[in-house]
Amino acid sequence: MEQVGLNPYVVLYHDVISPQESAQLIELAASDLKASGVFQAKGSTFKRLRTVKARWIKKEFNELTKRITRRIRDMTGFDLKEGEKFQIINYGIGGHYNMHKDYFNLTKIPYKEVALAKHFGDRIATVLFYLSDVEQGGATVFPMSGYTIYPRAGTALLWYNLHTDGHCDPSTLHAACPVMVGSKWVMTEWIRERGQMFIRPCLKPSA
Ligand SMILES: O=C(O)CCC(=O)C(=O)O
Ligand SMILES: [Fe+2]
Repeated sequence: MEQVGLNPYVVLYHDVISPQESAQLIELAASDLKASGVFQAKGSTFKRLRTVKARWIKKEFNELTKRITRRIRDMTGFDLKEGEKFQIINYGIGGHYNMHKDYFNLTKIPYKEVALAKHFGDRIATVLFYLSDVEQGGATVFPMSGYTIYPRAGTALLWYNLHTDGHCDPSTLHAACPVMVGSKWVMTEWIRERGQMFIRPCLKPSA
């Protein structure tokens, strides 16, 4: 495990997915990729905020996805029962994801849209697996803290989107830089708040 920084908390886990596992996940997704949007209050859009293709895959899909689910639990300590499906994402040349935060901020989204988060809470943490190297470009960047993470197949990036008191942490703002040469494959797991109350107890922010 390698610490990228503490503010926000971002760490790397090296060699957590084998080349065979990455290849299997890519193959699985490649068979059914769709242009993917971004959650916005009025639903998904296909604006140029995010120019990627993606496939959602249930954690129980097969032995491999079940094994990776167990591995995320071992790595992070989080309970994944109420988490989201995995999303496998492919960025081609120029593929990128504009600056954004992964949390919804439940105090801000309109009541009607709350269903998305009502049962499972907000996205407490994100795990991003790099399934491929990228020849040039494609870094994940956190501009407020100056972190730059270059994709390396087999590595996973973890960060907390919320403070321990449950408030959103705006310093988790991040983006995926455009791929210049090559192709980028990642798999994301957005971990929800529900089920984590004893794992990451609610604490007052440190003064
Ligand atoms: O691909 C990346 O480097 C970042 C992806 C991301 O931020 C997301 O899927 O929420
Ligand atoms: Fe993100």
